[in-house]
Amino acid sequence: MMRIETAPPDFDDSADAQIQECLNPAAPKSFFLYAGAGSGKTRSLKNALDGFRETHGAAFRRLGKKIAVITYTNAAADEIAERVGQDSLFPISTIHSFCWRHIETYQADIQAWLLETLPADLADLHEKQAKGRAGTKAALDRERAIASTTRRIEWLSVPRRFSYNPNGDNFGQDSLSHSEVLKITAAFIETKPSMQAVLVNKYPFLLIDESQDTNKALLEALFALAAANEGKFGMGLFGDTMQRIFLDGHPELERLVPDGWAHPVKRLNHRSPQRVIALGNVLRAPIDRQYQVAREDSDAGVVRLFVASSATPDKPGFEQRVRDRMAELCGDAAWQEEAEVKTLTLEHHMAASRRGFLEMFQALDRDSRLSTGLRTGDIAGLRLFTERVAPLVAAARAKDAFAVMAHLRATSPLLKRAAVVQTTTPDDPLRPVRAGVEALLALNPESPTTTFLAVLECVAKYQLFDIPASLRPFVADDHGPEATSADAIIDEEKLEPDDETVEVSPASLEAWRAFLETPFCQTPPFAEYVSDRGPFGTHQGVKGLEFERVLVILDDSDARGFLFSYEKLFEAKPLSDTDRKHLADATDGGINRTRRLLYVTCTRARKSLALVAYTQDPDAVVAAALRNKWFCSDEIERL
Ligand SMILES: Nc1ncnc2c1ncn2[C@@H]1O[C@H](COP(=O)(O)OP(=O)(O)OP(=O)(O)O)[C@@H](O)[C@H]1O
Repeated sequence: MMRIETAPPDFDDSADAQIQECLNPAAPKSFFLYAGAGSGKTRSLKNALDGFRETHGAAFRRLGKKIAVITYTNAAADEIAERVGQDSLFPISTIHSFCWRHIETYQADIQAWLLETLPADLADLHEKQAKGRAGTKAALDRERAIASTTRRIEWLSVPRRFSYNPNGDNFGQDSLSHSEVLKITAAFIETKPSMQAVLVNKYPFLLIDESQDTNKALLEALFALAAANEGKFGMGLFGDTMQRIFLDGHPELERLVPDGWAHPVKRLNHRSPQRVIALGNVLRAPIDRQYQVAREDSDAGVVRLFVASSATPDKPGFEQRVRDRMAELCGDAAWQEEAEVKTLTLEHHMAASRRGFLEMFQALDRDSRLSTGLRTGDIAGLRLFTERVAPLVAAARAKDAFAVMAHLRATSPLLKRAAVVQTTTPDDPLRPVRAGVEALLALNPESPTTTFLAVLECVAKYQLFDIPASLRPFVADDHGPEATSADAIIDEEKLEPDDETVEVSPASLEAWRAFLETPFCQTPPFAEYVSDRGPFGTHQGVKGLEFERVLVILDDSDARGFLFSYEKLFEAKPLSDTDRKHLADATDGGINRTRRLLYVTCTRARKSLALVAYTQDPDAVVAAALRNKWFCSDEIERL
């Protein structure tokens, strides 16, 4: 068993004291708390706010000043609010809603920004169109994107007002996309003294949780703001670059943090038993050599690696045997209960393959810019099917007329336009609705031969739902007023990483085109997966969480993704030249991404941890696990 240092529970208490010193209104100082899994970063954030309220709260309230607390997801914001308690002194928001709140009053400047940016996007599309082969589907898609962007620029020729919903779909020509809101905010923070003054005066402190996933352009703008306002404004970053999951985050966050910032250190892991902490340490060693220590009152813990052939015929059966074996090894009968064990599939393709939505998933996963939205289900183009069409089909199939109408009333422009419809069909105002629903059912949406495209065309033809911008290039212009109006292309999926991306990228058009040719019947299992209602967890879903027993499944044969590869991490498959280059340059490649995912999932375990590696070369996996000192020989089993 690998040895690990232990320390008393108060080992890191000085970090909280250091943060408290930084949060001094008389001399604000920026800090970066960069610490590993389970070290109590969220707890330190709570302690910092509690301590501040006690010492400076009353004075701050009198002056109308606040500490802004920003995080990545609504779930994380809710989690912090629950831990800290609601307090107007500490407004807690997601990064997107924070940004929108601060730019929404700059309507004319937003328009000017778009008018500067869109022509460059358009030029990029034209260039790609000129280089690409004529007559292909991609060329057709680009042509439509060019038309939409041109229309959007024309639409901007008179003063306009813009809207944005941080939590939902941003349909319509006046709405901004998620990525636009972040980019505009970064640009305004950099260039607008009024925006800088508002931020600094209102929030002398800005705390960012999960800062490893914060959009890099925005972080850079905030770093510049902090540098220009030293002594008046302090930023506090909480995070762990080893747990960076969204490709939007800054890959070199630590290097970017200015030297003058405080660097409180937390090395004690309060969550996991010693063996799990030791595994986390060896996994992250090649990245940053941060070694955690265990609490002196912690358990030794149990970790096992089960190695099996990727050709294993009954994988669920194999995993049940693994759980039974873990129950025996840990003396913990709860391992035998599926519900008592958190199974983390890590790689979504694996879940996709097991749950029956692989084709649609793989199609969209071609474009890395869609990957985050795809994994959270948070792309307007997908939500059209998961949240609008699929529930309608389910209610109509169940002959639940009430549910059909309630759903359409809440979501369909057909019913919003009921008054108009009434004048054209006074005898039966609901006739168009019925016709649309009947047409949808007539497509036989449960059949594996019914494509998303067929469903989309039906939705557009009967105007059942608004068509999101990303899908508009695929429906003919005569499909209803939404499509014929001078709508802007505003892609939701540009929540995704690449800042240089034009709003309508050819790659995303190709991905959507491929997606539309896959079966619509894959929607329900996909929707269940992304909503985390299924038995499998996703790595994004579990970040920040902890579970007693964790079962991590590594399986590239199901995964088939190019973003991650366990076979390569476990040296069962040779590295490509690109992999080698990334490793040599210490840049972000598939191997390190895989390593980070493995780190995030393994470090969720509070008691015991099992990994199941399905591989083409079991001997190589075992040899690599031993050589890298991830496991010792009595921790590896081949059932
Ligand atoms: N000082 C402490 N004393 C006792 N328990 C603690 C302490 N700090 C943290 N914990 C516990 O350790 C666990 C991990 O804490 P927390 O979630 O704050 O860590 P984190 O650094 O945000 O984790 P991660 O980065 O892995 O999401 C929680 O169960 C928390 O209650």
